[in-house]
Amino acid sequence: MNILIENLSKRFGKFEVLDNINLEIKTNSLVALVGSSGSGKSTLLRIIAGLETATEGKIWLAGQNSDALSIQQRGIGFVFQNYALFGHMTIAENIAFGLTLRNFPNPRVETRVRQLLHLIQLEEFAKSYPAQLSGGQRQRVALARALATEPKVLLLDEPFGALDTKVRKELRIWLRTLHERLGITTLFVTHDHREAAEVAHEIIVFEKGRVKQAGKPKQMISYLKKK
Ligand SMILES: Nc1ncnc2c1ncn2[C@@H]1O[C@H](COP(=O)(O)OP(=O)(O)OP(=O)(O)O)[C@@H](O)[C@H]1O
Repeated sequence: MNILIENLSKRFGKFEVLDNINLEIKTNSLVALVGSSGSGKSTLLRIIAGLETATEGKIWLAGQNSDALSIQQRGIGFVFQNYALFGHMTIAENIAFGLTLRNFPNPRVETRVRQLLHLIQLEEFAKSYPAQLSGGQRQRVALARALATEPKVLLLDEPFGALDTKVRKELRIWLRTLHERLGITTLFVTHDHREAAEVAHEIIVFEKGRVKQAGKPKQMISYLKKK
């Protein structure tokens, strides 16, 4: 799904968090949002997901004005840095959560959960609980849970932020491979320039609520090195 962001601004009181953002996120692309803390990256993701409303401007999702779409109708999967899994539910139940909520028939839920467990290579953990998994494994489950309802867009807000360097590196390769397989339009926020350059097709740099730079990783390397 293609995302078009048009003259988008967001103010909290007098504070301008996003200032006239214009962006196009192409279908099937994998785009990284980087920028200092407080530059508005998470707010933009939350507005796209429908968790927050813009003060001005529009977002078009596959050509449809997002104002007319509920959170469910947007077809968006979301993963946060600390998107805690439900501790009292097994891994399979966590993945099934969105499907059960939408009253999907049981056999369909079971098939989908099996496919997703295979995709994240955690089949043997179906009946385990989140506390029995490592941080990296838990984030893979969070991603599977976001993918369960077959979203057309994935929004990842610092998905690997809480993990150590080695696990982060493994997961970023995994994310890139997963994206090549599934081709879902993906926007992910990261503080880590190297991570952005390694994973994304395009990098967008935010500064004080504005788009400071945007381009392919190769074009951005010298700019990011100066940061
Ligand atoms: N609900 C809110 N009410 C008031 N101010 C808010 C609200 N949400 C965010 N802000 C402010 O908006 C600014 C941008 O926040 P945002 O989380 O979008 O930045 P960010 O670039 O994602 O930062 P980080 O990388 O630290 O997560 C911050 O100064 C934050 O305090």
